[in-house]
Amino acid sequence: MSRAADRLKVVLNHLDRSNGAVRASFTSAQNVSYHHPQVLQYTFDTGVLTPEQRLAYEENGFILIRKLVSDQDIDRFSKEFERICKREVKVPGLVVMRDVTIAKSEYVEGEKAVTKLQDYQEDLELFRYCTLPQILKYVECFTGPNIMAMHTMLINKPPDTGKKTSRHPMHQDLHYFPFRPADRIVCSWTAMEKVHRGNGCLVVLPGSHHGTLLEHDYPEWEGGVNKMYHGVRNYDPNHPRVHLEMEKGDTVFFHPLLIHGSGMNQTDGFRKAISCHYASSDCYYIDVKGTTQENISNEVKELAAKKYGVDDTVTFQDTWALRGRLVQGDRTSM
Ligand SMILES: CCCC(=O)SCCNC(=O)CCNC(=O)[C@H](O)C(C)(C)COP(=O)(O)OP(=O)(O)OC[C@H]1O[C@@H](n2cnc3c(N)ncnc32)[C@H](O)[C@@H]1OP(=O)(O)O
Ligand SMILES: Nc1ncnc2c1ncn2[C@@H]1O[C@H](COP(=O)(O)OP(=O)(O)OP(=O)(O)O)[C@@H](O)[C@H]1O
Ligand SMILES: O=C(O)CCC(=O)C(=O)O
Ligand SMILES: [Fe+2]
Ligand SMILES: [Mg+2]
Repeated sequence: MSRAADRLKVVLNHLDRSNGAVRASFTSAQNVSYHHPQVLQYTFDTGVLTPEQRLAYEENGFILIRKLVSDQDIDRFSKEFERICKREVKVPGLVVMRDVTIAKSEYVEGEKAVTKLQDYQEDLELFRYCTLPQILKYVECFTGPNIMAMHTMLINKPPDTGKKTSRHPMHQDLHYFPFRPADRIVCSWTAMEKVHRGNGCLVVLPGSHHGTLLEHDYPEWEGGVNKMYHGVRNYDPNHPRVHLEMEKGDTVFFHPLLIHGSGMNQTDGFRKAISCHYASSDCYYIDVKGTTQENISNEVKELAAKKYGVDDTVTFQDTWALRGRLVQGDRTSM
């Protein structure tokens, strides 16, 4: 067990669990023999997470809540996804992505080819996911009370075509985000059906959120890589990996520095998940020029230029401010 984990255990022993007065007991913990005043840096006490859950997130960088979203809601999201694929609805700003090998193939048409929807914030039905009270209740533990939905995705991992392009390389989501602080950002990812090793569940490196943002680039995969699927350049292959097997409605909340990816889909079904990245509206934008994030920001700007014909007066930050939506509290800064 790491020293940080040991320190946390000490604090846990001092928490008054009978009345849940977590903050008050910090003071007493510090009075005893504490050197590091900011013991729980990743979570807030809102009465939602138990002390054990808070410690788990601090230590691991993720927390899995079983059955958080109802079957009825998920079925509604699936239906809406189908309508979008069949082009029965047109959603402004929506990015429809196809698997790189399928996109190059002449044979596959329509819904089967869609691997991911991105930026569904203008679709009222899908965006309901980002406003579900039971999700926001947890999100608030990480972001605080002012909450923006910054990035929305519905992932429809296709059966692998044999080129392994259905994999998502190991990465940190913060690579894509020009805002900080990282600790006030969280991803909520909900399984829309049973996800397991066979259909490419999430794979996480627990505790990796304690590190810094690493250099990302396209992995050197023979079969090709999807557009913008950057991976961590050098991650420790010996770091323990956890496969997050989940049932329909199970939801994982994870830190934007947590290294994660997903394996190949070896089944013949499409593996569906819906997700939203939230940030505190008190976050601020940063300039990524000269940082490891410059490569992705250039790709995004190039795409925006092609797609919307915008020039470089539109910054990487602007593309985020335009997509972000307030879902709770006040829009203070973002
Ligand atoms: C925390 C966040 C983590 C992440 O978001 S990681 C994933 C980030 N992914 C994205 O941001 C999605 C980016 N994708 C897109 O913007 C679009 O899907 C993309 C790639 C521009 C294609 O869109 P469209 O132009 O509408 O599609 P199209 O069918 O007309 O294809 C145009 C050219 O692009 C190619 N293409 C399509 N899907 C691709 C893919 N998945 N990977 C690589 N290349 C792809 C396609 O073959 C075509 O190429 P060509 O012009 O024929 O040479
Ligand atoms: N060469 C690689 N570079 C970067 N990431 C990789 C590489 N190979 C696999 N990954 C990533 O590692 C994670 C696990 O991939 P993998 O396909 O091995 O999953 P798995 O099938 O669940 O594991 P296993 O093969 O051990 O059963 C995925 O995120 C995958 O994209
Ligand atoms: O659903 C998955 O396979 C993971 C997607 C992911 O991590 C991402 O798009 O950032
Ligand atoms: Fe991710
Ligand atoms: Mg493997």
